[in-house]
Amino acid sequence: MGGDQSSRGKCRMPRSVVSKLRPLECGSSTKYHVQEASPLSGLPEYVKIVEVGPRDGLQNEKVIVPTDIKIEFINQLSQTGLSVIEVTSFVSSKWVPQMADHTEVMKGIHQYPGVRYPVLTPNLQGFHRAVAAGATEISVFGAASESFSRKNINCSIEESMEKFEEVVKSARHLNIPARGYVSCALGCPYEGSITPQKVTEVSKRLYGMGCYEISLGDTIGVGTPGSMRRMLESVIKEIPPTALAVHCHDTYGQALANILTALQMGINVVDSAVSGLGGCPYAKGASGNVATEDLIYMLNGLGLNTDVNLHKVMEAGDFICKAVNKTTNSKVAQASYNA
Ligand SMILES: CC(C)(COP(=O)([O-])OP(=O)([O-])OC[C@H]1O[C@@H](n2cnc3c(N)ncnc32)[C@H](O)[C@@H]1OP(=O)([O-])[O-])[C@@H](O)C(=O)NCCC(=O)NCCSC(=O)C[C@@](C)(O)CC(=O)[O-]
Repeated sequence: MGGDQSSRGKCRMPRSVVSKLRPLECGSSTKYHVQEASPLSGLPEYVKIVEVGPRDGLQNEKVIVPTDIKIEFINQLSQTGLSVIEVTSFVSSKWVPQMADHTEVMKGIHQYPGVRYPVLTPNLQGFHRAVAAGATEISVFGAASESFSRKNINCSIEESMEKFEEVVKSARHLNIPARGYVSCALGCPYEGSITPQKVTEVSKRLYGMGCYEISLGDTIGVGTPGSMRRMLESVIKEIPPTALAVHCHDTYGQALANILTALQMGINVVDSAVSGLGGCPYAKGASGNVATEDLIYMLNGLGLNTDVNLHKVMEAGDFICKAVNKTTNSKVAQASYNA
């Protein structure tokens, strides 16, 4: 694991905040909750959090965030105990201007031992640029919706799979692990409902071509525990839950409930973004990702291990919110700082 090992599990926030938060991170019994063996069945002991704040969180920001701020943000996140931080996208700067500094960000960050720094690569051009910049893990990103695929990456699902085959094959030659995203797993901004069968079909293609993990994205945050369960029941018939992740946006306030449903179904990898930043440029109206702080708070309350220090994540969230002049979307951060 990377980062400041010595500070794991210790509270390093300002005193006023620590005194209010200490029980959440360090204590056992509090007036808020008691950390004990979970009364819920089927939960994993450990949950891996994939922090997507620097990429998904920032990609939709209208004002270009200075590169040195992005680098400092990622370096702070690297010292929280997070083991995976998605740092940028090697996409067209005409399409997503905020990610135009991908090479500078990739080269500028301090890569802490034990922390992985995946980047998005939609095609071979992006892949080669990512490798040249020092990326050692990549993600391809497809969709279960034909319309979303065309809007997002300018090609059909079938065409995208052909491009991803090339990328994943090239990655394999270089021993670079590839992850696969499936957007619109619980609904599409253009087509509405998406069938679990379609999500399963696309996931199976990505898994079959060699993606080690498939992240199922509720891109516009319309899912509920019911639709999450139905979708996962279908996907799990083809892909083991240990190779799946969920990526929930919180537009309708269902993200944590959806994640809990996924955990109960054997999934133990969850994507989230500090401060609930985020949104997709091609999914108008979609709100940010589930906030990493809120996710950790829930997992801590369930007695599940993440190895991530909530206080340090909150510090990183505070840093980026101030830098982009935003109020945090994390309920935990709001409650803690306002208390
Ligand atoms: C995919 C492309 C590049 C296709 O873009 P295109 O225009 O179809 O590509 P093209 O092959 O026809 O090339 C056109 C121009 O793009 C350039 N180009 C071509 N490829 C690249 C590249 N990799 N990097 C930089 N430049 C590139 C290429 O060099 C050329 O430049 P020109 O000759 O006109 O100057 C474009 O559609 C694009 O960049 N889309 C952006 C997609 C994106 O980043 N979306 C947001 C991330 S997905 C997401 O947020 C969802 C997720 C993952 O979080 C999960 C969830 O929530 O569901």
